Formats: sequence, structure tokens, C-alpha cells
Amino acid sequence: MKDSLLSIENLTCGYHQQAVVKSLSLTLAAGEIACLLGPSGCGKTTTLRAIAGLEPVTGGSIRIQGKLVSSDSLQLPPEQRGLGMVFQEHALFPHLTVADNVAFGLRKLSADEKRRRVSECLGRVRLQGMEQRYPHELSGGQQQRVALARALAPRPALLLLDEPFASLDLDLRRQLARELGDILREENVTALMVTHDQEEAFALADRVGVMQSGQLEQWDTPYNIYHAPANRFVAEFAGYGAFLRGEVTDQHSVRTSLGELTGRHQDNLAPGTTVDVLLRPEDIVADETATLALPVTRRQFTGASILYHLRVSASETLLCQTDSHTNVLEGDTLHVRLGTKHLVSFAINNE
Ligand SMILES: Nc1ncnc2c1ncn2[C@@H]1O[C@H](COP(=O)(O)OP(=O)(O)OP(=O)(O)O)[C@@H](O)[C@H]1O
Repeated sequence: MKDSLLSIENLTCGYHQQAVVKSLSLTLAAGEIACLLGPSGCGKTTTLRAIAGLEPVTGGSIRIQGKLVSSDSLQLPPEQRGLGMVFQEHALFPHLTVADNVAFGLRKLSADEKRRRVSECLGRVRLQGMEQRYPHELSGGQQQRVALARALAPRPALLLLDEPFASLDLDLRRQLARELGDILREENVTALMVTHDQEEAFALADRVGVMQSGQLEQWDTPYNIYHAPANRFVAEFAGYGAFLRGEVTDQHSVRTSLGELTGRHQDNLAPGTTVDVLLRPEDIVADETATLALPVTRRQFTGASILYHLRVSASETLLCQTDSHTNVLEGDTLHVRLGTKHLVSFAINNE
């Protein structure tokens, strides 16, 4: 694609003749922010390392700004790819000051330009005044900000981030992830980030990739990953949800033990097909006037909201999220109605 800043086609790579990333394809447009999500060991870091030029490729190709940088016969060195990188461990130079760390990739600039860019980047990450400190005089969060400023300083075409905030506590991580989005957009940088945190990915990214066993299961907007998952794995991986068994009655409905669910089917499913319908917590609406009352088997209070686990049958449990004023206890019943807007159903293989 002409506008793609990053274009990966059928990428295959791995270790010791074993493919860890299998025929992965994706494109990222200039200025977009993307996150790769997936269970531990699915190949996220390996994908990033291949893009960075740190791992050889056994099949497929990687192009950055239209230029071929990796194939089975080519591996352009990392420093010739126009990349910035921020990894989990801070990897700052301990013997250099904050300013010198940030200036590290700016050798081609004059002293004046260098000072200006260092000051601009430290301003972006809100570390003005820290120029003369050494890394050991900074908190973990501040060190990661310096690492980000250093990666941004040479204005890379593409920034790769591998769980940059994983070593920080949750509050700080979420705060930095929020700021990161603003910083990347202000700098107009294209970025691909690996994270374990689905909420972080949804809040930050224009595009999310969900990987499983070396394969990219879906590459899509956060909205579609959540509301139109390509398969059951993505549905289960991306957010809370539960499945209710049913039978397709027509193009717009499924019959379940709790009544008819209506909405548009994602796929063409023939009437009579046995399906599992995905129900997100917001599809189940607490409503005192509803006739359907389900026993609460578990109640997770988070402060702002409550997530109720509701028993439908011995094998089926639904989830319902309410504001935290709905104070129904475990063992009691919660009155709910089904509020599906669209149907996400997966056919069951009846063997
Ligand atoms: N240097 C290596 N040598 C051999 N195998 C490796 C090497 N690095 C990673 N692997 C294996 O490749 C697979 C993918 O690893 P990778 O680090 O890409 O996964 P990941 O999705 O980033 O995992 P995590 O979320 O735990 O960081 C794993 O099975 C891992 O054990």
C-alpha cells in the first residue's frame, strides 16, 4: 500500500529452525499508533525484534517507508532503518546525564540544534530541569520518560516500544500510557507497541493486533476487536464476556434459554445452526422492572462499577456490569434484561 509506513507481508521468523512468528501480515499508516496484544510467548517481542532488524527473517518481507529492510536474503542493520526503540528495561547510559542520554542519537546536529531538541524532548516528557541528573538519581517512571525522549529525539520514522512501562506500578503505568498517546501524536510519530494490558492498548491505539501462537488473529480498530472479534479466541482475549448457547432462527435472531436475542449477525449463519453468542457485560442491563432474575454467584466491586457473575445454568454464567450503587449481594438475584445491539455468534461444531 502506498501510504503504509510499515508494511509486513507473510513474515516468518523464529529461533533454531523453529518458526515463532508465522506468516504475519500487517500495515501501519503514517501517524498511526498500534498495539500488539496476546498471551505470553505468542511472538510479540519476536515480531518487534524482526522489525527492528535484531532477528533474521526466514520468510516474507518487512518494508519501512516503502523500503525493503528485511527478507530471507536481506537484513538491513537496525541503525539504517530510521527507528526509535524503547524497551522494558530502561537501558539508559548510566554514566551519561539525562541531557547527554537524550542527545545520544543527535550527533549530526550542531551544538545549538542539539540543545534545542534535547530541551524540546524533555519538555514533551515533562522532565524540564532534570538535564544534569544521572539515571540513578531518577525514579523508574522518570527513567522511562528519558528513554522515550531519547528514542524520540532523532525524529524516527517508526517508534517500537516493548512493554515500556511493565516494570512500573499500575497507576503510574496507566498515567504514562495516557501521556504517551499525547506525546506520540504531538510528535506525529508512527508507533508499534507490545503490551500485556488490554485496557492500555484500547485506550492508546488506533489499531490493535491480537496474536496467538505466532499468528495474527485480527488487526483492527479497538472497537472492532471488542465488538466484532474475528474468532472466539479474540472474543475471549479482548475483554470480559461470556457465551450463551443458542440456535439461529433467522438473519437477525438467535433463540436462547433466556429468550430471543436480536441484532445483526456478523456472519451468514444458516437457520438451525447451533451457536455460542458472545455477551459482553454491557449487553446485560440491570433493570429492576425486568422479569428475568438471575442468581448472583460472584460480585466484583471495583469502586466505580460492579461486575456481577450471574448463573444461567450449570454450565452458563453471564456477566453484568453496573454502576456501584446497585448493591446486590452474592446469593441474591439481580433483575436484568438483554440489551444486545448486534450479535456476535460462533457456530458450534456438533461432532
Ligand atoms: N532467544 C531465543 N531463543 C530461543 N527461543 C526464544 C528466544 N526468544 C524467544 N523465544 C521463544 O519464542 C517464543 C516467542 O517469544 P516472544 O518473546 O516473542 O513472546 P512474547 O509474545 O513477546 O511473550 P511475552 O509476552 O511473555 O514477552 C517463546 O516460545 C519463546 O520461548
